[in-house]
Amino acid sequence: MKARIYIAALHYNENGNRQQAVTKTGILKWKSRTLKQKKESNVLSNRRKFKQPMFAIELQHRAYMFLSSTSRNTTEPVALTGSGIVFANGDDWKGRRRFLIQAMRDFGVGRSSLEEGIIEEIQNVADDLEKMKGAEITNLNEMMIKASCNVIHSLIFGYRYKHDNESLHKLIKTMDNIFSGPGSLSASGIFPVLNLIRKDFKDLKMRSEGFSTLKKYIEKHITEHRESFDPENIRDFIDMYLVAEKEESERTSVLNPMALLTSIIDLFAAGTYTTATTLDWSFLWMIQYPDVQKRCQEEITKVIGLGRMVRLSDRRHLSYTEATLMEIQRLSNTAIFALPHVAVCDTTINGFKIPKNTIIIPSLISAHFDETIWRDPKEFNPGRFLNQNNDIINKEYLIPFSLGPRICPGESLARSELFLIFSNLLHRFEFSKVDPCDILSFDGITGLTMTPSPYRLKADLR
Ligand code: HEM
Repeated sequence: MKARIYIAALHYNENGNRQQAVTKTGILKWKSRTLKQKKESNVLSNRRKFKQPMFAIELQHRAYMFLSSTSRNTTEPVALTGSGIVFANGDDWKGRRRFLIQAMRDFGVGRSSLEEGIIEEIQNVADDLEKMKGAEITNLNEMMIKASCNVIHSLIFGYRYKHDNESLHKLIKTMDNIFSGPGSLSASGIFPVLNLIRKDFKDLKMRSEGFSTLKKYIEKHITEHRESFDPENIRDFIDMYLVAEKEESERTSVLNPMALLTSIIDLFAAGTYTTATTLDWSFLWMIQYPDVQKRCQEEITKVIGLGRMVRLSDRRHLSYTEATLMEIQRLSNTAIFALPHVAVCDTTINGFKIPKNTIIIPSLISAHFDETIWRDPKEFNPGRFLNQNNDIINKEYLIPFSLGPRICPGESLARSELFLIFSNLLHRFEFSKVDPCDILSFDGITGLTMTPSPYRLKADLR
């Protein structure tokens, strides 16, 4: 097996000082390890299941010296660094990640309550679209952010907002102020000092204020949960955390009040914009390829009929629609890069020496566009994910959620949201360009996620 991974690497010395800027931007061919290679590396041999050494144990550590400028620009996030999940390491990370996965099982994926919640969001978005009565829509992204933010909100706090609720608007505005801006591979992401040279203090102030507003909002909910906590009625992520916190406190400090606060920030940051942006891309592709949209709609109508909504249990019968979503994720690359990893010991991968403390940012997009893996990789072709019987072929090189020990723990939740929202909206609406002559751009804008350039579309009831 081989896949091409481009890496951008920074190397820090033992004292944490940057030795060189980008030392390597190369193309590596990763091959599955031979038995001989496995024997040579004690560390790797413990992790047989990870096919790509890049994502194996040596690189499961998160590099938190190398935060995106988004986080570097305020003092608060730096203080919070390592206390949640995304930037934690070692036993703290393991314990909190395990807890999150358990909480998602209890309150999320596979639970009818989660599905009902997503269906409610679809209804909200559909109402918003219907109000437009086939007129030009330029804020689809905003509608999707409200929906995905509400899903995370209800998982964590146990309730959701109506889409026209002022508190939801404020929450999203606050998150926009914090998380929008250049991503980790922008010049100011690599050299945060540039922000100071540019004297972009207005931006810094906005982010700093955004963080304290978000912190207060979350703290208020945690306090309310502590006051109304009933061990017989566990309502959501926070309640589960309070139970675990009590059990854990005698043994370890993995789950503690600061970790709860930061984990919640992590979940909003990691789970809102990623899902919303992928949905935003989805409808851009659909108006560019009306024939694909029509085929999805025909499949959905054939399987579901007209009288009900698409459910998760319909997924296995909707292979063309599922394949279309896979192709959208391959080409859209909402997360172009995984988050920064760091080598915990000297290692050599396919001849490339990676010294201890080297920061590795795996490029997911390069795997998705590799012409040695995909035929005509730039072509939009959902059929590449279907076999002759029209069944889904799960291609291991489709890695929008990354790979290995740090793989996105929200994958199942995100995939459920993507499937339900995409298929139900296609079932109900016909999406099209406002003017058939509109030329759409597929050059994304890079930031925390890669978003589509602003576009307009129409949604008519089918
Ligand atoms: C389409 C939607 C999503 C995409 C494309 C996506 C993608 C990713 C990627 C590429 C990573 C980095 C993995 C690495 O460093 O190797 C990641 C990490 C993470 N994601 Fe997601 N994600 C999505 C949705 C979600 C959702 C809904 C949640 C919340 C429940 C979530 C929570 C997280 C967390 C907590 C991490 C850090 C994991 C760790 O450090 O162990 N993500 N995601």
